[in-house]
Amino acid sequence: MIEVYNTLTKRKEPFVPREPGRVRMYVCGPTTYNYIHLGNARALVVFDTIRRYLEYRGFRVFFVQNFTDIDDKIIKRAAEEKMDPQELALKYIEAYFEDADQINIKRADVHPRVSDHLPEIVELISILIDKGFAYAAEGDVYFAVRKFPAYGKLSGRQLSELRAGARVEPGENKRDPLDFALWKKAKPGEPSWPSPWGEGRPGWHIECSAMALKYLGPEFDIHGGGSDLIFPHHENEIAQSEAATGRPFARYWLHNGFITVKEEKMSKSLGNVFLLRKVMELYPPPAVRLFLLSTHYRSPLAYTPEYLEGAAKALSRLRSSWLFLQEAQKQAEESSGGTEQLARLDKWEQDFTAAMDDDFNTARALALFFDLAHEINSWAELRPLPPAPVLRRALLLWVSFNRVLGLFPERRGLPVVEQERTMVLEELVKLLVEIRQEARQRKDWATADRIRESLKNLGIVLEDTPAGTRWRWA
Ligand SMILES: Nc1ncnc2c1ncn2[C@@H]1O[C@H](COP(=O)(O)OP(=O)(O)OP(=O)(O)O)[C@@H](O)[C@H]1O
Ligand SMILES: [Zn+2]
Repeated sequence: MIEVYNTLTKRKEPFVPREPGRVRMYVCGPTTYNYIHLGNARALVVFDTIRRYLEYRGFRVFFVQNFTDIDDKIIKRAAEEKMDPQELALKYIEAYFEDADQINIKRADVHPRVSDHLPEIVELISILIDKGFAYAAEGDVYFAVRKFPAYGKLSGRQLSELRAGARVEPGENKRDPLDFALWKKAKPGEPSWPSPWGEGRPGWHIECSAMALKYLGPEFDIHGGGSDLIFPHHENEIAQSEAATGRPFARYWLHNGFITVKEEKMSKSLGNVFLLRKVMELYPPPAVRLFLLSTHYRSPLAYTPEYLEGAAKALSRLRSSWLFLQEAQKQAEESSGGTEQLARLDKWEQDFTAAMDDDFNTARALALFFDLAHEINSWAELRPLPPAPVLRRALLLWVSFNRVLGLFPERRGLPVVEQERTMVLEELVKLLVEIRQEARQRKDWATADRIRESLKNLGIVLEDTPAGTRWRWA
């Protein structure tokens, strides 16, 4: 039985999805005005791993993760860069997929974008107005927090406490300082969309409610995000969605802890961010993933280059165990026996499952994966090798542990463990340089030039020197 810590009830609970065998989940995706940083990557890797584990446990998971491509931060950044906001958002959506693919994040079943869901958002706001939970005021629309008595149930905040800290900013037309915007009247020069309340754009919270309701229905299983989203974002999502549908929104609310730098949250506003793509230039993606899963997802995790160095080295233990298993398969005898070893491997799987069942304890699961690799590596010295059934069972375990934790990507159901991708790339360039060299010796200038031109288009420059041809990135 899987147990999850639910922010809504503030305790660990048995995980029981609404529909047996199926899980529907929504995770708040990035606001696309920059490349993702290591903090954003933690949220991605954590929920990707949770999804993978649910699949491993036999659930059919329907996973929705949005892109917030309409937002104040995007508009501001686009103005700074003299770009169209939608173009800027598109650029970072593409960059998101490049980064996420590198770190082996599975694609969501749907990646809805706010800009494609204006009709749904406008409709949801209209429902809230009709039901008396929201009001229009001079082109803005606000949610009337007082009308939703359960407000504060997720974050555990009291209205009185919130009221003390709230104020109405100049230009806002709220009736109560606690109210929050569902629709914001257009400002000159900013992108806007038509609505019954005039030109404007949606607030961030209503965007997620509309997309979650559209793809997952009024009640679904898991809603996730970083713990900075508990208040106000998720509190507001609950208020909007439950006010509109009259039904309980998500059952389980899961929140990951922060990546920290010098004990502060890694965040763009603090200027202490390390971009995921930069970190992946220094360390192989499986090492970055290993780092992000090394601590329980709810605890803070400090970014230290030393840890990543260590993770990159530790991977060699996993690699060698995989390479050994593959080789050993070919030589193994189809003998029977190994009952004791098989029983030990069964126990390994049970321990792994118990660790992940316990609120997705990836730290323990990783330790078990490394122990397994250690055990397998010790077989390399054994003669005779363990019997074939034991090797097969070990290989299957290796594949499923890796599939859950997502360290090494898979091709045709098997992990790609050979070499670093950058090494493969370098070897390929070297090969092309050699072929070009041979072509030149044959005076086949057409082939030689074609290789040079093609590489140049890929950003790789060849330099012919007396000592041979060298290559470098342009
Ligand atoms: N330092 C962090 N550690 C863990 N998760 C984080 C961190 N920073 C952001 N997240 C999570 O990343 C996801 C994407 O969020 P979003 O794109 O809104 O980031 P952001 O809030 O703009 O980042 P920043 O805080 O740097 O401005 C959210 O689930 C958010 O909670
Ligand atoms: Zn959201």
